[in-house]
Amino acid sequence: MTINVALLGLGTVGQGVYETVISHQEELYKAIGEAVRIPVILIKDSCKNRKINGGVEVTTDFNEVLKHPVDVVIEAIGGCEPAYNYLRKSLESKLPVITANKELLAKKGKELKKIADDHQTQLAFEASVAGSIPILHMIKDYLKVNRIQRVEAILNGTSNFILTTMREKIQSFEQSLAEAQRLGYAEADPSNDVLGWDAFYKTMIISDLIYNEQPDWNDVVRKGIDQVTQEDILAAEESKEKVKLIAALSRSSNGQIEASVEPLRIKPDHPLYAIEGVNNAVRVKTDLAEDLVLSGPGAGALPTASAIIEDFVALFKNNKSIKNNDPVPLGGY
Ligand SMILES: NC(=O)C1=CN([C@@H]2O[C@H](COP(=O)(O)OP(=O)(O)OC[C@H]3O[C@@H](n4cnc5c(N)ncnc54)[C@H](OP(=O)(O)O)[C@@H]3O)[C@@H](O)[C@H]2O)C=CC1
Ligand SMILES: N[C@@H](CC=O)C(=O)O
Repeated sequence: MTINVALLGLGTVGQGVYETVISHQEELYKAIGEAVRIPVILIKDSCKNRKINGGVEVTTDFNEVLKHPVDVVIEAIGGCEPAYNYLRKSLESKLPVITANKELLAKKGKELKKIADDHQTQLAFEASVAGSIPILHMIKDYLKVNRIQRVEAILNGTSNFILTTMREKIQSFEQSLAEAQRLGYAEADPSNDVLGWDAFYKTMIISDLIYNEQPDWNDVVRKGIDQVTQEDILAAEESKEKVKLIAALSRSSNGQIEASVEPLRIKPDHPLYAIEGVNNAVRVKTDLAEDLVLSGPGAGALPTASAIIEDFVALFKNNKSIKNNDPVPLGGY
């Protein structure tokens, strides 16, 4: 048997997913007992050269996508529209959806989840927060009894990369941003990264997961790294501190959810001090486990594909009907 995937978007993340599905056929087969194929890919610009094999329909028309007998939709387009419309139609067709789209989830996550529930299908979105780090699974599937008291995190790989290279290479903000864009870390509109919106959206997704609601967006401090100067970074370094874009989330004693995203100076004994480059880290303080810290690459093609493909396996692993040492059938690709 084969599971057919419709892939929406073939940019940094989409290409990472496409390549992972080819390079990890054996692991996928062992995990879910099926071969995995991508018969159709949605893109925007039909003139671009694509690094894909034959036998895949590449289309600019979403209606063509759903004409294929697909089993799951993976979305890596970004932004609210047309992504929302495509995901709504997919879920209404009872297709499970896996997405990396934090802006859409922060703005319309509850609505999409309800559509998924109403149509007895699933919406998976581990890749939308902190790239490769399985933080949403840890909160949702593991910390069921612990009371989460506070989350503190570095959630934007581009900003952390820029702050690190400005400090280590004494490189300008503009040069560092250009490098982050070249490496595929930055959003299509990088102002989302440097103005703090990307970390803000991720914080709202975590809030939905922990508290089942978000704070009033007008009450959230949101500052990016655009105003951080080389002088600020060097002054912090002279005091053995580092400037980091820190997202924080907690509930106050009066029940209000409090959230912020802002550049802060942190000391060497802070668990996020050592997090450099494109890496993200999430510190979760709970009443029982106390202080948990997860870290790893927060952006980039393969780290993001990792989160998407693990979501994929979580969706389909119950289909598994073979033994682990069965050979992978030829012809999946
Ligand atoms: N880059 C990263 O490290 C990470 C990104 N994400 C999220 O993943 C998503 C994709 O990001 P990324 O891969 O970097 O983005 P890119 O800009 O690299 O790729 C976007 C892809 O979507 C396609 N696309 C854009 N608009 C449309 C449209 N209207 N119709 C059809 N296709 C469209 C583009 O087509 P074409 O190729 O024709 O231009 C392109 O293939 C975003 O939600 C982003 O926030 C999440 C985690 C990490
Ligand atoms: N632009 C984002 C990509 C991953 O979410 C980032 O830099 O963190």
